[in-house]
Amino acid sequence: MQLNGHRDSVSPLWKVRNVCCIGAGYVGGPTSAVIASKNPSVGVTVTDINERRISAWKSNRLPIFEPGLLETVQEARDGSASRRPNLFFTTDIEAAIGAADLIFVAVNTPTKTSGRGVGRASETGFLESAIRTIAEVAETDKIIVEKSTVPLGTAGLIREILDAIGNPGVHFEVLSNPEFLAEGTALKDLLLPDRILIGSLSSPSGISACDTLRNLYSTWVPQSKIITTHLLSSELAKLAANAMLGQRITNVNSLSAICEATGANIEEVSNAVGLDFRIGPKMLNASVGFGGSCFKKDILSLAYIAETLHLPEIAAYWTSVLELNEYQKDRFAQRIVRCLYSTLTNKKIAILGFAFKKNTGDTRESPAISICQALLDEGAQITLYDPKVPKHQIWADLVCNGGEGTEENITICETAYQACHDVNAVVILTEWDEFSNRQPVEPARMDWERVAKTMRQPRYVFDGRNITDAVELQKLGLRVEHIGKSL
Ligand SMILES: NC(=O)c1ccc[n+]([C@@H]2O[C@H](COP(=O)([O-])OP(=O)(O)OC[C@H]3O[C@@H](n4cnc5c(N)ncnc54)[C@H](O)[C@@H]3O)[C@@H](O)[C@H]2O)c1
Ligand SMILES: O=c1ccn([C@@H]2O[C@H](COP(=O)(O)OP(=O)(O)O[C@H]3O[C@H](CO)[C@@H](O)[C@H](O)[C@H]3O)[C@@H](O)[C@H]2O)c(=O)[nH]1
Repeated sequence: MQLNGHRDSVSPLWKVRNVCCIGAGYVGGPTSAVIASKNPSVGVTVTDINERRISAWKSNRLPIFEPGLLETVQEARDGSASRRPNLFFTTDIEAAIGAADLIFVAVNTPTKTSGRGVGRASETGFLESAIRTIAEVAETDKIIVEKSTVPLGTAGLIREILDAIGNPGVHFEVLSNPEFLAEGTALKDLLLPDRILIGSLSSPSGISACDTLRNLYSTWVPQSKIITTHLLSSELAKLAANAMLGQRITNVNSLSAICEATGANIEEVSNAVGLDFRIGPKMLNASVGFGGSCFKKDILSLAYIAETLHLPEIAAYWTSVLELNEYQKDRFAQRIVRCLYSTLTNKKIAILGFAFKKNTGDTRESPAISICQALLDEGAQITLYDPKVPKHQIWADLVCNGGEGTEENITICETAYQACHDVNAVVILTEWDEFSNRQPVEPARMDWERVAKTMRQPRYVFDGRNITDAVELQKLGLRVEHIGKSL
């Protein structure tokens, strides 16, 4: 099989009039919106078992925050004088499947919470349930596209399920087409992808299905960026990309500890290292540790796969990346306690940022969760502000799920100023532009002088994202601790 470029189809291409996407989450929603916006003659129906999510997608208060998403959804969903609406949202999964020629499956694949591989393997139950529904409902031929991130070999299992319970008169083709978008930049990543990866069987009908999907992307992605591989390579490449990105951040974070112990500066080190063309400058920012729904889950999954293949050394190698990430979060929390004279009892601490990164309201695996828990555990009073995370989510993460938080020790604030009022320390946990004093753009910038005036001694700023200029903050009488720098 050719690894890149166009392979000649030996079977005719499928006619795609209707596309369905099962799963209306962070991947299914934005991906479907972009496909619909770039293919006005194709109907795209997004479906989900979660009624609240679907009704939010139909409104102008979308269920997720992503810069530029509302405009893209509105363009395709609501139509205009020059285009008919072609993006639809529904909970009628069976009807959406029945009408579709091509079906993306973008359901969640979280880490298993019980059974074999608990805490490590990815849960494919939601995916299997979606596939079973397709098998039961489909009366016409379908291309099924695995969009979710899955364990190696899942496409083969999907084919087995379809063979076992699907209508024998219906032909199914299964493709792997992993998604590489990052939250906060999802629209940009979808519109200008580094690559589109399509894995297929090398049979004539597999190649024909692959080319059919390629055509859907070709309306806006250059051919040179659409690469085709074997199904297994595609599934593994997705896990590998996330594992290597997480490992890269961990490399830098491990060096940040050496910097703090010696006086070297992690920004200078990252910059010098990243200028090597072979290494490159991206994903080299030291931080409180990586978060998000993907890196940890996918590295756990990769390590578990290695273990099941009797490769314990490989499993241990990837697991160590996660251990170091936990260490980085704990190291930061302990540094706060140490600087505040080894006790947080009766101390007030402002937390700026709760999302796992800027430009998203998502808190899945956010480092802020475990760092806040560690501070609460030491007796701190926390005042917390994030511009996009809903209050109920913070509550769920810190209080409801067996955490240390209570209504007495956590206050969720409407502004950064409210959160920072009368506190001993400010802790930056998400790199929102408004917390930076380096931002040249006025409206986004927080007035740190105003904050400094209302703080209590010892007036510490713990910047877990290195977004502040320490010299400027020190001029305001603040003591500053950055990641990977000893000032
Ligand atoms: N979040 C990201 O940035 C990102 C990026 C690339 C890949 N991925 C992968 O994409 C997949 C989806 O991730 P997400 O963040 O969009 O998840 P999500 O939890 O936001 O959305 C998944 C949706 O699928 C729905 N669902 C589950 N089972 C269903 C079923 N049987 N029928 C209909 N709907 C069903 C859920 O109700 C949910 O709304 C995961 O495998 C993830 O690893 C995520
Ligand atoms: O230099 C960096 C870059 C990121 N991070 C942190 O790493 C985490 C993940 O960030 P990022 O990768 O930007 O966001 P995700 O939305 O988790 O996207 C990752 O996970 C997705 C889900 O699989 C993939 O599709 C994307 O390609 C991959 O980047 C966040 O906590 C960031 O703050 C750092 O600490 N330092």
